[in-house]
Amino acid sequence: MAYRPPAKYSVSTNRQGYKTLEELPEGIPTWTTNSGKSNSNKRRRMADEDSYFDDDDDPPPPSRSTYDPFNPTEEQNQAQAGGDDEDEIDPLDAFMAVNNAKAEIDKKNVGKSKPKQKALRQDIEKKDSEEQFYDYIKANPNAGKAFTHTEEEAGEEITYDEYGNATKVKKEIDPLPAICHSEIEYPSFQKNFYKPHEDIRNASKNQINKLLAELGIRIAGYQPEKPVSSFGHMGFPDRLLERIRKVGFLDPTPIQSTAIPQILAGRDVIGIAQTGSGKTAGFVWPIIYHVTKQRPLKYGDGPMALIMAPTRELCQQLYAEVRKFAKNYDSFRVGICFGGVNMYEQGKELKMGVEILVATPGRLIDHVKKGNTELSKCTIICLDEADRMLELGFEPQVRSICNHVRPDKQCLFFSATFKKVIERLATEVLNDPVKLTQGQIGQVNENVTQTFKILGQDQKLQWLLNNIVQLNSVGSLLVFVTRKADCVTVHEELKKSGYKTGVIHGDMHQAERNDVIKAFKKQQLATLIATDVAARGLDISHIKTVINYDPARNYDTHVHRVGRTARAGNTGTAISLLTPQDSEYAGIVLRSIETTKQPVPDEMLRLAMKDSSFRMTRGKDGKNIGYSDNDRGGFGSGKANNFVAEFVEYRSPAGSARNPYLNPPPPPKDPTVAVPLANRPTPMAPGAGNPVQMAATQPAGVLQGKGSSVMSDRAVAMRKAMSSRFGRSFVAGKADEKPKIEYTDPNVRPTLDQLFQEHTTGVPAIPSFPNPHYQMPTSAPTPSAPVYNDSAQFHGQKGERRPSKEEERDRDRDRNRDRERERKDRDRDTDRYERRRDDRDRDRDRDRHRDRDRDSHRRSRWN
Ligand SMILES: Nc1ncnc2c1ncn2[C@@H]1O[C@H](COP(=O)(O)OP(=O)(O)OP(=O)(O)O)[C@@H](O)[C@H]1O
Repeated sequence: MAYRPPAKYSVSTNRQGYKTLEELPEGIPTWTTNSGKSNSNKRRRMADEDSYFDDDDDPPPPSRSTYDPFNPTEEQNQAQAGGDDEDEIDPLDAFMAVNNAKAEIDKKNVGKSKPKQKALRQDIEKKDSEEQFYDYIKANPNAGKAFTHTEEEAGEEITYDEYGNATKVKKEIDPLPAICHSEIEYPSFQKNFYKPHEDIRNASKNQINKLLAELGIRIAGYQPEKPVSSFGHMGFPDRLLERIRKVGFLDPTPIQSTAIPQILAGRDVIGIAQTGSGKTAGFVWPIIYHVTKQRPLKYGDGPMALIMAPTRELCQQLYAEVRKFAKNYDSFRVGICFGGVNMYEQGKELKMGVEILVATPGRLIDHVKKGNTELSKCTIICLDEADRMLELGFEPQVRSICNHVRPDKQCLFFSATFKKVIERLATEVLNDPVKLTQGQIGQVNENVTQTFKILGQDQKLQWLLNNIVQLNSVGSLLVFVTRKADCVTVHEELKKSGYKTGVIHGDMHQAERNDVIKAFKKQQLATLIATDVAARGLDISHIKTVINYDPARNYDTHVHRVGRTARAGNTGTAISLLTPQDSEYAGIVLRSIETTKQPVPDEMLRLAMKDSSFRMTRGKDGKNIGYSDNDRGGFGSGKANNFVAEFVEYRSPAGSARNPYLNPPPPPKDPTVAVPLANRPTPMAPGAGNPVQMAATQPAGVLQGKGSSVMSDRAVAMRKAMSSRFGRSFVAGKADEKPKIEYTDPNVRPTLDQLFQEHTTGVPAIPSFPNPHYQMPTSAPTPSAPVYNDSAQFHGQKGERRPSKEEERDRDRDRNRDRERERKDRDRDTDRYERRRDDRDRDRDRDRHRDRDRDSHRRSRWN
């Protein structure tokens, strides 16, 4: 008997508007199905992953008039309600059809010689970007390494614990030094390009709330933009729309409908939506648009847009995604940098200048420090899977990168889960963010049907062997195993039994990891055994089943793991194999099931109730749904069942949440020249644009700290000033106590009065703060007035010619030769040095022995 969660959870329609799996194939252990019917975001079927990137041969999808959300046509209504199912293909039929087709091709090719492999990088246009990148890395695993970097520099940035999970930064990467932005004159840039479509502008609040309810999204923030319901409302340029159409997307997904207007309007955004809901495109498209609207880069400039991701695989996927959609912009260069591969090639690309850079934080910092790139031109930053970056211990690095970029940049945070840890970073980095939440925070994708099986640890392998054929017949299978060693064992056992499996874990070389993912994407491997390195971001549409061979160790990892299936409106199944001892993990699985409104089997509840911490959060029978605040949430998520799709417009107190940099008081030209008293804004006097003054005008108590007694106006103003200046908490003590202040830089401790003065006058209190020793990388041009170039292709100095490919090659060859010579000299020096050191050590040992012998000889004589 299965119980159903309370009525507020039992909504049958799928809020995402995607189709869901009607029935699981027979034989797969299951206790429930989830069958949402609508299908507004149906994606055109692709023959395989390659056709996804293959643009020019694709026939354009049927043209479609702009969708008016409030007056839909009959046809659009039908499409919204699910459309016809004629083109639905049974997964097994599809699988068999592909196999038959492959067999036919193989038959025809018997006896024919294989086509010759083309030289790498000559067929750049013929391959999809990701494939080409993998090939390149594979063919050049050591390219440039001998010339520039030691093993250590090219090494891992993330370590993996005994279970094979990435845990923390191994190589200590010092964050970037702070920059004193007030000393830099940044050219202005445009970040608001949004002109709401007439339909949307004229929509009433009720209509908007209705649309939001359909989308299942909550928008909260200060004067947020209204959601839209079609690509036509977004005002994208034709080139971008054409790409979107070619890729086969017909309608925006809910997170895209809500996030894109905010981003185009220049707002900072926190976007939290389920796995596979199209978050990536939701920020990639506006970033591309943003970049097209900026001044062209000059030779040697750093990127205009920066996308950061926690793992290398995700980084590569994002890179492929950006390239896919930027294809119509010939002058665009997209760069990528992540650890585990040599820096030289990456540095070379960066020096050539890239408009959009996709990077992991550690490697980016290395490149900035080495002067391969700089961030003064960056005007938009996006953190994908931001919470994971912090979990991996990248917080200081991420913060330093964000602080390194001009203060009025646009900042975007996206993830499917949003832990409280990210809250602090978000308050420091984001200006007046608009927060978009699809469903509950940390909600599992509704199109995933979750099942479970209780087995002994030693029975799991046999279970997998018994079921693998059936699971493979539905589609690709991804098996998560926690320990690296077990991962390899399971892989070998399956291979021994004749199954085509691949394995991926943190100990593998990056090129091997890429090969495996590539083969799995191409369906050359039907099963992939992985540790949690593959838990996030991996977007492979044909994964039909995810097996938690070992349960995930925390809620978020479970959500991301099961989110590898049911991508973009497809359906999928997740099976968790639990042992009778896994009561703690049963609680995690159970809670994730409850977020999707699927009924929970009693057997699972009984197992979860064996865990005392789970029992404490539930009623006597365990059916009282509630979440402890430690579990999830953050950023006012509140209890999980409080979710309401609505448009919440904050009327923030006179913009006090705004970043002072956005509207700073004009600093005097020369800080040594005193500002005439008359021109100085009177401290504590009401005034516009100054956060200290605005905060000071608030009635006492409005900004009171938690549990504090009534704070004086001055204390309130100071607290506000401190938090906006340092992004740290400022806790006012009792009247006779000194206020407790936390500083970002432990070496600099300005007095309170200095700080207050700084915020009222705009003159830095301590001119030497931040770090006076920091200088922009030498290769970076100092920010100056922009120089426009007539050529759309080349963003160089006016009159300067971009070197031709041959010239670049020659230059590289010369440079490499020089480096090689330098390296040899260095090696020779090192050898000489080491020989000398060995000689010295030998002499020292000899002397020591001689002394010891002499001593013992003397002693023996005495005795
Ligand atoms: N408007 C759309 N219509 C149809 N498919 C879409 C649309 N937007 C994105 N997709 C597809 O949906 C799939 C999942 O998208 P994406 O990888 O961006 O998900 P995500 O929300 O970032 O997931 P995760 O949190 O797991 O990283 C991709 O294959 C993408 O091509």
